[in-house]
Amino acid sequence: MVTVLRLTDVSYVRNGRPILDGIDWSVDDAERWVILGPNGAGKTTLMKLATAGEYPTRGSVDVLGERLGRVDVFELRNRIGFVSSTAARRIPASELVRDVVLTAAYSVEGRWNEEYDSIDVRQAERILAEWDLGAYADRAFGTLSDGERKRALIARAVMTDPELLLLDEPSANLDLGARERLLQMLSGFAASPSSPAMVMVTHHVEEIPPGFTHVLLMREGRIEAAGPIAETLTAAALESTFGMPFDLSEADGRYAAVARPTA
Ligand SMILES: Nc1ncnc2c1ncn2[C@@H]1O[C@H](COP(=O)(O)OP(=O)(O)OP(=O)(O)O)[C@@H](O)[C@H]1O
Repeated sequence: MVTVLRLTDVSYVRNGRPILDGIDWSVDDAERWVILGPNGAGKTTLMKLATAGEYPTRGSVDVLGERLGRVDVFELRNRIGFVSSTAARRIPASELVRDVVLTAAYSVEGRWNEEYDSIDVRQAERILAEWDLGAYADRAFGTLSDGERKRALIARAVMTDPELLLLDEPSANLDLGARERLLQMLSGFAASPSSPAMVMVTHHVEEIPPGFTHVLLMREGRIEAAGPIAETLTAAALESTFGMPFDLSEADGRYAAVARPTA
């Protein structure tokens, strides 16, 4: 096992306010993590540190064996796949879906007049098929539905064979069918031993793809619980994280939580 991400006593302070506080967390290459927590808990901020997009105020962050603050983050970021709504906004609406994926190999958004290697073109075709986007390859990115767009962004993120794949709320705003389809694909991807370590932020236990192995529960910038999902994701842990009692159920690796009725 190789540790791909390690945060040691990390705090992140803005305007005198600790947004992350005393975070100790590590991710190994075979692990697939889900991060859950209420709005404002610090999930996205944690992702920004993991993508080498921000530096901690205190403590240390090691990403893919490199300590933030001592490494060229531009090179490091090329080894990380990141999918977020901000990443989606950087893609030109007129960009063809095949180019959304292909241009990742050259770390650019928007195709110009570059010549691409045939090996990259073949890799893009393979990934488009893998994420069920073959039929959309010649469509403009801006014409895709939210679900198709999410798949295109994930396809772009995996184009460079990242060693760490971070997904910030990939199933937000998707209809039931699109969400389920995406979860099936993420689940299949997570199951492959050749896939990178994965970390996915979500707001709902229903959106945990089967096969994800670990969960990090956050509240007010701190870790409430972290560990293997089967042991860590309990009704009691959800109650302490979200501040209300839940009934939690699990069937075939899918979780569901509803507020426990008050007497
Ligand atoms: N640069 C900043 N300056 C001041 N406050 C910030 C900054 N960045 C984040 N925050 C605050 O830190 C808190 C955590 O933000 P963050 O986006 O990480 O939470 P989150 O768990 O991802 O929330 P959500 O689930 O709503 O997306 C929020 O209260 C936010 O307003």
